[in-house]
Amino acid sequence: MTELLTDTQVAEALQHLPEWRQEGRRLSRTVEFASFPQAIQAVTRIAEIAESENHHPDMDIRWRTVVFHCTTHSQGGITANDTSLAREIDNVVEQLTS
Ligand SMILES: C[C@H](O)[C@H](O)[C@H]1CNC2=NC(N)=NC(=O)C2=N1
Repeated sequence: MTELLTDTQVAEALQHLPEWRQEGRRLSRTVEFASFPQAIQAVTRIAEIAESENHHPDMDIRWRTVVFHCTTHSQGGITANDTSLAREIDNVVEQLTS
């Protein structure tokens, strides 16, 4: 089972994830997409990745703004699975918005 990261490890990971912030027991990123369909496309792509890895972000959709939260529910906090998922979310966002 993946272990919880220490606060120091989370801080170190965040140096390589500049769009992300720590919100208590989760990593969070807010993205404003160009349109509602683009936001849904991102969510769909991320859902496919999450399914294949069996690790799922919480995704809060408000029109074209999506807030992504990564936490490991079974551990009650942030693990390496969350920093890895955050990186993959960044890749999807980058592909769709650049
Ligand atoms: C049985 C299955 O492995 C678990 O329910 C998985 C599914 N996706 C998950 N996603 C996240 N973010 N945390 C979990 O603990 C988790 N557990």
